Amino acid sequence: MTVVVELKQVQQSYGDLQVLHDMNWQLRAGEVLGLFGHNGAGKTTTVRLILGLIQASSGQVRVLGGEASESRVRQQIGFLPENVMFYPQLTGRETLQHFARLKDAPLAQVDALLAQVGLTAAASKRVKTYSKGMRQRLGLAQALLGEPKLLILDEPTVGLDPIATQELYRLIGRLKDSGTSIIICSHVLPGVESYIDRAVVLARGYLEAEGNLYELREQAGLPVRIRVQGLVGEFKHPEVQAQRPLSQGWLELSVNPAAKLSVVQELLKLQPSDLEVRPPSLEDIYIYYMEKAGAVGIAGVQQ
Ligand SMILES: Nc1ncnc2c1ncn2[C@@H]1O[C@H](COP(=O)(O)OP(=O)(O)OP(=O)(O)O)[C@@H](O)[C@H]1O
Repeated sequence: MTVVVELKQVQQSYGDLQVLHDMNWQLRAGEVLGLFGHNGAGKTTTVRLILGLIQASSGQVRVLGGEASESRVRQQIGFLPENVMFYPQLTGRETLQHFARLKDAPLAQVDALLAQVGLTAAASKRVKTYSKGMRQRLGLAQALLGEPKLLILDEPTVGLDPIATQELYRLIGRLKDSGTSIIICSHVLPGVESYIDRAVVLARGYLEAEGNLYELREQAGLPVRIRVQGLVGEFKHPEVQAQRPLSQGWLELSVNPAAKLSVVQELLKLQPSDLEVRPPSLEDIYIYYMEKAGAVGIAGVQQ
């Protein structure tokens, strides 16, 4: 499988402060990778290295088969910054035409991109009249100018309502299907969970964990939560690590993942009126790794 981004033994310092240590990970072609970590973990620094805006203090950052700083490489990267800024007086179409000129991308792409992000009807309206969701979609269209092979999205859904968030992720899904490789930095973990193939978790400048959701769950060894309602009789099972009553007759059991099926089979014998199985979420996994790294309580990590 082709490697689109590769970090090899990357260290990064600002003056005396080392902010990235021994970074080794890859983004493969056609993948959507989530880059996660607490405030100050090193995500923006990593993105700046991949964009070729800064040079690694040591180690190698390879992007699309070249050095991140090569202009040939930079032309193939689309970037949506967290706070994308536009001229409020320009229309959506004029905005994209402006960025197309800056990027040396064909002006002919502008209307197709506006259609792709669902802004055709608003193309002639001034950006100052756009909602947050429309601005974000315009930002994505800007990032897609020049048909980039690699797309980097920094907090693409901040401030978006749940439907706008879903629309944005569906669009990202379509880009992935068309072969674009994507890195998403986000603190909004429940939203991004179903749209990423793999995650890279940073804490205090170190790579704390890397893998798909199944691998991360397995490595973390977190319990599965089984919720049952209306059990007839008391339930006991050696693989239940903890249990707590919830409202309306529900009971929540924390269970060793390997014993999940056997616990469910035993529960069914007590004729529950309802049952839910909840594997550890990306947020559970994230918190586990932050705790493991001793990063809980430092900026941005909730206790
Ligand atoms: N230009 C700079 N000069 C000095 N220190 C910097 C500079 N940029 C970032 N840092 C420091 O590097 C560390 C990593 O910062 P970075 O912005 O990469 O984190 P982040 O994970 O993107 O955080 P956030 O989620 O808050 O955006 C922090 O300690 C930060 O203070």
